[in-house]
Amino acid sequence: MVIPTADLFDRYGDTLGSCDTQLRQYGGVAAFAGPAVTVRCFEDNALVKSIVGEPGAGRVLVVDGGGSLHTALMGDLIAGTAAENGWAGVVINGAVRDVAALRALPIGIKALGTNPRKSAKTGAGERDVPVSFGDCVFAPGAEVHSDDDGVVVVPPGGRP
Ligand SMILES: O=C([O-])CC(=O)C(=O)O
Repeated sequence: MVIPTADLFDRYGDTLGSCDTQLRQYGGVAAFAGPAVTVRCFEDNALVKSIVGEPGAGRVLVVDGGGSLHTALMGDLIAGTAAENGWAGVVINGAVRDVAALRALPIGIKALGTNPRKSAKTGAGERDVPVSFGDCVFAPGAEVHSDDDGVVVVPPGGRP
C-alpha cells in the first residue's frame, strides 16, 4: 500500500530515513513503494539492465550512481523492461535519458537529472549492498516509499 511519505514521517519520525537529495520525478507513476533491491555503479549500467530483467514483484530498485550526471544509467528501454517485469519503481542517484518516453511508462522513476550520453556496460559495480545518499541508508530489503514530497526508508525489520 502506498502511504504518503509525510504521513509516514509524522507517524514514525526520525526512526525513518528521509533522503535529502532532491530527486526529480521522471516516471508515469508519482507515488510508489516496495522493498529495496540495491545496486552501486558508476557511469556503468550493465548491472541495472540485468537486475530489471528479473521479476520485480513490486520491489523498488535503488541505484547509487555516485551522483554522477555525466552518463545516463537508465533510458526508455531499461525502464520499459522494469515496468514489464513488475518493478514498482527505480530511484537513481544519477542521470536518466529518454525523458519524454519515461513519463509514459507505468512505473515510478526518480533521478537526479538527465544526460543523453549513454553509460558503459562492463558490469562494474555491486548489488545487494547497503547504499547511502542524501543522508539516508538504503539497505537491501528495506521498505522504500516515494512520492512528490520525497523518499523515505523504513529499516529492515519494519516500523517501530
Ligand atoms: O541502454 C542504455 O544505456 C540506457 C538506455 O538508453 C535505455 O535504457 O534505453
